[in-house]
Order: sequence, then C-alpha cells, then structure tokens
Amino acid sequence: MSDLVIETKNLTRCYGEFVAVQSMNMQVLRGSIYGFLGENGAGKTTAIRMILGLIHATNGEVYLFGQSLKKNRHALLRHVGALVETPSAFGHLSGKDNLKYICKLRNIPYNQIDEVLDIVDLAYAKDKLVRKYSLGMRQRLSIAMALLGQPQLLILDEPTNGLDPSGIREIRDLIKSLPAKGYTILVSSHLLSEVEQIASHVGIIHAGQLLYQGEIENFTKRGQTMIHIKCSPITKAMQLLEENYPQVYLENGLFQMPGSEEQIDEIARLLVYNQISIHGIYLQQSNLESLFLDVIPKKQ
Ligand SMILES: Nc1ncnc2c1ncn2[C@@H]1O[C@H](COP(=O)(O)OP(=O)(O)OP(=O)(O)O)[C@@H](O)[C@H]1O
Repeated sequence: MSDLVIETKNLTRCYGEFVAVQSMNMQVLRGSIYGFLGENGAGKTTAIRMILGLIHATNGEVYLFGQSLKKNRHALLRHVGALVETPSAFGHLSGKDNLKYICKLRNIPYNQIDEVLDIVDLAYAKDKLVRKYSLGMRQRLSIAMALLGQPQLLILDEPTNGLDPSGIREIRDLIKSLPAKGYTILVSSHLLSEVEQIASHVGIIHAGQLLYQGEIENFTKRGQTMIHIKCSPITKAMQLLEENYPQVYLENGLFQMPGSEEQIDEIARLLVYNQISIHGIYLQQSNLESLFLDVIPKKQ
C-alpha cells in the first residue's frame, strides 16, 4: 500500500494565458491532516478539482493511493470523499433522510448512516429537519455525506467558510478526530491560524505555485529565535549593540537580533557595564505567521 495517498506530478492548469496552478508536486502522506494554505485566488480549489478529476489538468498527473487517476478514475475515486462546493442538503428532510438519499444515489448500504452520524456527532439530531440545523450542524452533515462509502481520503475545501466561532470549533474538532479513525485529510484554508491548529502537514500555495510543503513542526523550526531588548538611552545602546552585533535592528523602540538563550547574559552584561538601563530582555520564537510571510513573495 502506497504511503502517499495523494501525489501530483507537475500538475498544471491554465485558463487561456493565465496559469492558475503551476507544476505542482504535492505529496500527502497516509494518516496525515494536510493543510493546504493559500490566500483567496491562490489556486487551491483549482488544484483540488484536478485531484478529484472534476476538471482536466493542462499538464501533469494526479496519483491517488499510488495509482494514476487518469487510468483508474472510477475505482480510485470510490475511496475519496469530498466537500468542495457549498453544502447542499435538503432543508425539508431530516439529517438521516438526507443521508439515506445519498446512499440510494450511490448504492451504499443504509447501515453506514448511523456510523457517519456518530463520527460527526449528529446522532442526537438525526431526525430533526435540516432547515432547523445551525450552519455548523449543516456543515457536519455535509462531512457525514462525504464519509458515506467509507473513503480513505477526505478532501475538504474551506470547510469552515461562513461559520461562526463555535461552528468553526466543531469542524476543527471533528477534523482532528478523523486520522485516528483511519482517514487521511486534505483541508484547504486561507487562514493560517486554522491550519496551525489542525494540520500535521502544511502545503503553502501562492499564485498557483506550491512554495513549501512538509511537517508543520519542521516549518516552525525554520524560524530563528530572536532576542528582543528594551533599554535606554536608545542612541547609546544602538551604537554599542551595532558594534558588537551587526545584525541588530531597532523596531518600535525594541532592539531585535537573531540569537540564543545563552547570549542573553552576555548582552545584558555588556549593556549594564556601559551604564545602559535594561527594561526588558527576552527570547522570541518566530511564529507561523511571520514564517508564512517569509515564504510568500512580498507585494510590490
Ligand atoms: N473557470 C475559470 N476561468 C478562469 N479563471 C479561473 C477559473 N477558475 C478559477 N480561475 C482563476 O484561477 C485562480 C485560482 O482560483 P481558485 O478558485 O483555484 O483559488 P482558491 O485558492 O481556491 O481561492 P478561493 O479561496 O478564493 O476560492 C483565480 O485567479 C481565479 O480567478
């Protein structure tokens, strides 16, 4: 069994002259939650639609579970559940009847219904009409629909769009619970904070190009630790620090420089020895946001 549930090779999609996705080599490992992160218009939906065989690639190929999608489209997509468009459950039917309807359409046994209702934690509301569901409940029902047919891979395109904070939390908790049940998840988002909270891996797409992919943890490790110092008088401190630490810079009254915990003592001694008052000195780890901004090209 392939360890890569999704692999794309030079996947490209053009709309006329415009390149929406460019030579994308995505690798999604079995059992992972892969956060596909990019600003609006970055190319996430286009890439996802190609992975699902909903649109053709202009160039390149998609492999699912180690096999070419081109050659085994129907057999492979049977193992994939997806939520790509806005949820479309019937409001005049109960949650359970909506699931029954999908089972009938796709020839899936009804005995899977209770199982997926349990996974998305909607068993208590299965007989309630969907029009009386909250948006978060509707979205969980849509995920239950995608889970019918016992897929191995679940693809969710911006599943928290339009939800309120409690709905977002419900979906987040649900997604986090899925790998333990044997699912691999590809979830797209334009929100860094969301990906940071749920994903084990991240792929960053910008203007159609996958600029980074790997474990979230490794991504965070790319960051430097910075020493932040608040001290006075500023002009004298600037002169002294620049002489000893050429990488230092001043921002909003705070001196900053790359460094480690061991250097803090040495810097503090230098400042005190030169009659500079220290109001604060501490170590700051780069956060995911600053790393993200480092990866994507600066706006002109
Ligand atoms: N059918 C189409 N014809 C022409 N251009 C398109 C088409 N579909 C998408 N695009 C363009 O391709 C780019 C990528 O769009 P895509 O929907 O994949 O981005 P996205 O990252 O999913 O963003 P969003 O979160 O806003 O949906 C955008 O500039 C979009 O305008």
